[in-house]
Amino acid sequence: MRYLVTASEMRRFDENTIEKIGIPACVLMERAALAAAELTEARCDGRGGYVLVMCGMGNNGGDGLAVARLLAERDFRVEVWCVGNREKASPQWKQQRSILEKYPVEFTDKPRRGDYGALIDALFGVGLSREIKHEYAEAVMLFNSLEGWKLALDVPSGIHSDTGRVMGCAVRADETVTFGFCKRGLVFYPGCEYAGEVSTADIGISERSFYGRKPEMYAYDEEAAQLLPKRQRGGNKGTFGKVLLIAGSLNMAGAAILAARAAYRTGAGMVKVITCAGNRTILQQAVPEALLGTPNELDRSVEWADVIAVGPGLGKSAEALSCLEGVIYGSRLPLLADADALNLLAEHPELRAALAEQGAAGRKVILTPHVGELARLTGQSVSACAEELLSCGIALASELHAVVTAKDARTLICGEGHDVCVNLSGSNGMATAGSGDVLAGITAALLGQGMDAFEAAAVGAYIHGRAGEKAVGKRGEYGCMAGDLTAQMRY
Ligand SMILES: NC(=O)C1=CN([C@@H]2O[C@H](COP(=O)(O)OP(=O)(O)OC[C@H]3O[C@@H](n4cnc5c(N)ncnc54)[C@H](OP(=O)(O)O)[C@@H]3O)[C@@H](O)[C@H]2O)[C@@H](O)CC1
Ligand SMILES: [K+]
Repeated sequence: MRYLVTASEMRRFDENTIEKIGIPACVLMERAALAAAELTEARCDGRGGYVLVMCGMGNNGGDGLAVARLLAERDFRVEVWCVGNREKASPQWKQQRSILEKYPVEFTDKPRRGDYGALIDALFGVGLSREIKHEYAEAVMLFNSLEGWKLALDVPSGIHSDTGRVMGCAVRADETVTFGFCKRGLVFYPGCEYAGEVSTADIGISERSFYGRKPEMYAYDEEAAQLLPKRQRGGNKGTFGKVLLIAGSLNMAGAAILAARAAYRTGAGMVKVITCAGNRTILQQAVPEALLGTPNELDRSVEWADVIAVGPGLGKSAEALSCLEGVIYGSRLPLLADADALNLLAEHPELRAALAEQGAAGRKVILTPHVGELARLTGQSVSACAEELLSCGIALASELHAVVTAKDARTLICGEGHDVCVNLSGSNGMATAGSGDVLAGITAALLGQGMDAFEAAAVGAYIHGRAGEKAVGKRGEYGCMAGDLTAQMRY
């Protein structure tokens, strides 16, 4: 698990480390600089090449000055380019600047070389507070135009460290070494594209600095797969979760097929698909393992199930609405609502209110909207939802007392009283029709095996992304289809 922090959280952890624990600020800066210097040396072919260090006037610039000194010690030919008004320099910057006087580095007003082995960006870090303009914007453009391997310290200058937005313009780095904890802006788009490869350096700011207030966002790495429910040795198909899937209107059988396959591939013991009669033959052929039923068997099927997933390819017909009413009013089973079930919820406030009441009373509910569905549910524009995915996801989760998997280039899992989990697995080759149906099937299967709703949503998103990465590895970004995802699932 990896924490993802905001600038203000990072400042709090910095301060706690310095003031409460007692590690001097200059020690932290020295460790940050050492990590960056070692990375630079490892990337440059031997010592002795030219290195440019672009420094601002804050502590990010201070880091840069310290890196310049350490690289000069390692026989690099270092040019230091300070941008900004010296009168505004931070105390640590001034200290580093005065130490640097004693080292053989060259100060420049404008870099001119065409053969830098490395270019280090230390203009702004987490202290960037507004759009970059004038001399700073010119510096960023010039820096970007120079040839050579580029390393950003902490955050590429110009990237908002909380959101990943470009504040006017930003440095395009090959690598970013971030200090202490990974900043949120390094995983969100477009920040992650500007950051290049990100590594997190331990500079002495640890979990000890939380003092009871840990970061509010995290991401799973490989360990998510370890959180899958243990398979009991003496279990049978009835003990591994009976998933009732209400999906697939006429001509939309594919959504039901993908979700059913994904549920089976995630360990569900049995999957029953309630779908329109016209889909029967194709479903039987495509997923012979699935049980089939029609909407008029809903009540009996609900009694049989451990979990209900409703929505993929469902449409918004009167029959679809009646199915949704049936699983809301007629059951308290864990429920996953996706696709058209979400669109119907957006249009029927009475259903939404009932679901909210059930969520407050403890029903496990997961909603899996993409930004378009989220816009319908929150009454905001699609672009506003995309910009504010985090606050929209949290607001919906609180309103419905549910877990919300807010799907976009970076999917967020939001739940009442939970920290936000960001899914970092996946590939843009997965942005293809049916991918969401696969996620619904995976998540429902995990819910059906007794997982907590938030963990089911978080682990489900991770597994889905991993399957996508493997499918893209095999088929390529263009060639990957949703059906390839279920084929690649192996747990
Ligand atoms: N605490 C520690 O000991 C440690 C800190 N560490 C390092 O410190 C970094 C944070 O340092 P920081 O807080 O000084 O902020 P930083 O990113 O240098 O920027 C502030 C400067 O930028 C300026 N400025 C802002 N926006 C601007 C704009 N658009 N256009 C123009 N100017 C703008 C702002 O000026 P002002 O707003 O006052 O006019 C101020 O001068 C952090 O990322 C990490 O690298 C590590 O060494 C670990 C230990
Ligand atoms: K930087």
